[in-house]
Amino acid sequence: MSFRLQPPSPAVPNRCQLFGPASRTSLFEKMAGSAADVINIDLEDSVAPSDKDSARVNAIQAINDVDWGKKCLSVRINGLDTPWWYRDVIDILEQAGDRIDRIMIPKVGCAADIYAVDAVVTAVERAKGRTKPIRFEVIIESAAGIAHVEEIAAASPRMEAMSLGAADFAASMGMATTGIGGTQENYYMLRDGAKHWSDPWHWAQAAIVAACRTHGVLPVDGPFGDFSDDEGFRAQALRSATLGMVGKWAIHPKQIALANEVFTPTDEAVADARAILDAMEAAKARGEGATTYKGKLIDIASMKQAEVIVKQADLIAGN
Ligand SMILES: CC(=O)SCCNC(=O)CCNC(=O)[C@H](O)C(C)(C)COP(=O)(O)OP(=O)(O)OC[C@H]1O[C@@H](n2cnc3c(N)ncnc32)[C@H](O)[C@@H]1OP(=O)(O)O
Ligand SMILES: O=CC(=O)O
Ligand SMILES: [Mg+2]
Repeated sequence: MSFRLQPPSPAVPNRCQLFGPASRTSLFEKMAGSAADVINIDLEDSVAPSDKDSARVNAIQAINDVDWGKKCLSVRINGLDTPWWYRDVIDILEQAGDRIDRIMIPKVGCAADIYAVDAVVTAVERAKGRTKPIRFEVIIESAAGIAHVEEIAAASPRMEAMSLGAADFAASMGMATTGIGGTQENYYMLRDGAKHWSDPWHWAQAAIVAACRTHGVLPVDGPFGDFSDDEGFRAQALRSATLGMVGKWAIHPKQIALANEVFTPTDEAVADARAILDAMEAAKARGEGATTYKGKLIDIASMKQAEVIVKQADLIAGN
């Protein structure tokens, strides 16, 4: 047990992050009108190299002109191994107004990557007199990223969210798959001749959740490529939510409702959580630290578990 208290995660709804290429301007209004909590305008891998400059111009125009309502608005810049990223940061911060909330940094490999972007962002914010500090979200999607995940989560006070990017992660790790997230055909255990599929993303997700929770950052599950497979998406999202992640990307509008559903605690879960809190208050009044609820042990740790669910429900309800 540490004497240091775990910092709270940012109290912002983050159930679904909807992506769209900045080169496809016809999507912006649709993204703004969607039910996603977070919008990620992409300058990176969904934009062809020949379109990088025009996509950046489109993104700036969209930040300034589209009515994004109450959504969290984020732009995914290009990776630090490209010639485009510094211009992404500078042009966006010099030319886009305060409506932008976050910059998403892809393919981070170490804390110094965040430091480098932070230095540029801080300089432009000061030069331009920007009063709303940009927040950072990052993608863990490389061997180096997962190896250094904790120092990355701790790298800057701007850090707000961290996603697992299954596609680039698989490539960087040399995984034998072209699938983006979800069940992988060859990742199974065999017992009595029957296959039991396991989850190859689990360990990386758990490492991300631990790093994020240690440093008060929101852990998020990334893309699920097969947008025709609703049940596959739901199963992946349910596993992520069970592990402590707060949301998941949507790379197609079909996935938004699924993500919102999975990452919104059910009425039943909230009622149970509130009943546990009530039962524990009653136990405390009797001078007991432990009691039973529906025939099972509950104690002070159960209150903390219940509070996770109640807080998430209140956050989404806007309380
Ligand atoms: C590995 C990673 O890095 S993932 C993150 C980066 N990738 C992305 O950002 C990709 C985001 N997604 C897309 O670009 C597209 O959804 C694609 C290419 C996958 C499919 O596009 P389409 O073939 O146009 O999809 P589809 O025809 O099924 O679209 C149905 C409707 O949803 C709209 N739509 C499609 N994608 C999006 C989106 N991302 N946001 C909002 N609306 C969208 C279409 O415009 C269409 O609208 P309409 O009914 O008014 O005509
Ligand atoms: O950027 C996302 C990924 O899966 O790669
Ligand atoms: Mg990627």
